[in-house]
Amino acid sequence: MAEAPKASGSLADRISQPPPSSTTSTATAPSATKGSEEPESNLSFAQVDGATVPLGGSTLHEPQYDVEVKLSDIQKDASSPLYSISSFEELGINPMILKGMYAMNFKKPSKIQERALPLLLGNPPTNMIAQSQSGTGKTAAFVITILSRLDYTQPKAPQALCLAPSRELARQIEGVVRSIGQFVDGLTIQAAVPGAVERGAKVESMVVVGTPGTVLDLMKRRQYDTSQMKVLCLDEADNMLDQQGLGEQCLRVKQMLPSIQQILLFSATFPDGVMRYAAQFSPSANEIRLKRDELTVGGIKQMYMDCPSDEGKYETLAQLYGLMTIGSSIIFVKTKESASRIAARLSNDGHKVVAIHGGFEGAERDEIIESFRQGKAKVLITTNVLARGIDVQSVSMVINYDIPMNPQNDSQPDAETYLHRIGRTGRFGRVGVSISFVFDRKSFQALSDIAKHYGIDLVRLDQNDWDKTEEIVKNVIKSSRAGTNLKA
Ligand SMILES: Nc1ncnc2c1ncn2[C@@H]1O[C@H](COP(=O)(O)OP(=O)(O)OP(=O)(O)O)[C@@H](O)[C@H]1O
Repeated sequence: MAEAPKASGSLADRISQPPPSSTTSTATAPSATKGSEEPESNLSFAQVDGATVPLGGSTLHEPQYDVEVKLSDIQKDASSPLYSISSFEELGINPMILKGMYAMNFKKPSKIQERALPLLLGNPPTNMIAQSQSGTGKTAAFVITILSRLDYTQPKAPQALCLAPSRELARQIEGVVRSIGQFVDGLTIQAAVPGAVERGAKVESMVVVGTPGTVLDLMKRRQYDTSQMKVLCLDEADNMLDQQGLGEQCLRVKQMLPSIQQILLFSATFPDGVMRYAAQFSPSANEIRLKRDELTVGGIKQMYMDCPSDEGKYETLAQLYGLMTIGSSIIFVKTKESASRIAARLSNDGHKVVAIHGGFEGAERDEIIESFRQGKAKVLITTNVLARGIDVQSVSMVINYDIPMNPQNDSQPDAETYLHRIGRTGRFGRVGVSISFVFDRKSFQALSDIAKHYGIDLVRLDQNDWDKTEEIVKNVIKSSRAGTNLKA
């Protein structure tokens, strides 16, 4: 076992303790890992207010084994970010947009939707900076706003632009606009991601969803008429405004929108440093913020494994493969090279995995993410490129093979990225597991700092007792499918 860091009372200290023999296996672990019966079918369930409810959500791009929902039950818990007292009708949403939402099986608004929509839909339009936990329905909040602001007598005038940090997320948001807007007559939508718009072709759709670099290029080449643009939305706004390249591009896009009426910034995280810039980017905005201790999602059971060495992480990962394929899983690594290398090695060892990272061509990336969404590929290895926003409801496990570190300073943990990565599971009331690998002083300390930052206790899984480890993880994953209440 690697040497543990010395910080007292930290996760790092606990790592050096022998594993407790109880099922939850941590000094201060949440009582999250009760056993349960093997599920009879492959449906997902959760226990809410004493009732077993099947999980699922929109039918958008989802694999067939993640099905039907009774979301009204999931949304009855007043302490949950999914809870609301109002209905979509009360929020004054256009009936054709409502019809699209009902077709997606959205029965009641989540808390962020309930709080943000009256502010977002009010007149005159007001800017918004909105924060809500991962998987709580921020996308629908800004998509409903965009669809409500369009002048449908101008089908060839771009009027709303939504920017996202990755092509996969931009395409996903485009899909949500199409789904929610499916009954709205005359709506035109297109994506502006690398390769989607031919050179010289005009961008004429009312709603454009894209990545900042591509959108800026289209504007500079005068392929994109921005004269009637009313709404600009930045999803994952803290990331978009913080990263030097993206932030610069977003600013230049904004400067090319002369008639903009409403600027919307959405994310699960808004660190204070970025918040100041966000407030300049979206002036006089209404703000919905979360406190730091509200940021984590209760349905995600956060665990860690103490691996014997860097190389030992691979062996641990290979051991976990069987558990990864109970639902779908995403493995996050630091670099493109290690994503490809680990994927190749797992494949050679007889496991079925796919990888996505920035080194792949756009069309190839589209194909891979689609096969993952459909459940054809169940284990995806990727970098931070997919850490944010990606919504695949069948993801029951996230593995931090490498602890996320600040790209500007590799000795500092990246707490925001940690939160976004683990937020790829536990979507809209579902239950999921995250397992972070640590192996040396630096990785121990980084994870310990992240845990401290959010005030969370991580469940330790014992490397030397695979039977126990498997039992713990299986119980969490399977109980989410069989109906055990996993609320901490
Ligand atoms: N009111 C609702 N009722 C039922 N399902 C909903 C509702 N709103 C959103 N959803 C579903 O919840 C899931 C998560 O929503 P979404 O992707 O918008 O989360 P998010 O808050 O943007 O998360 P992230 O911070 O990870 O980007 C999606 O599958 C979406 O279809």
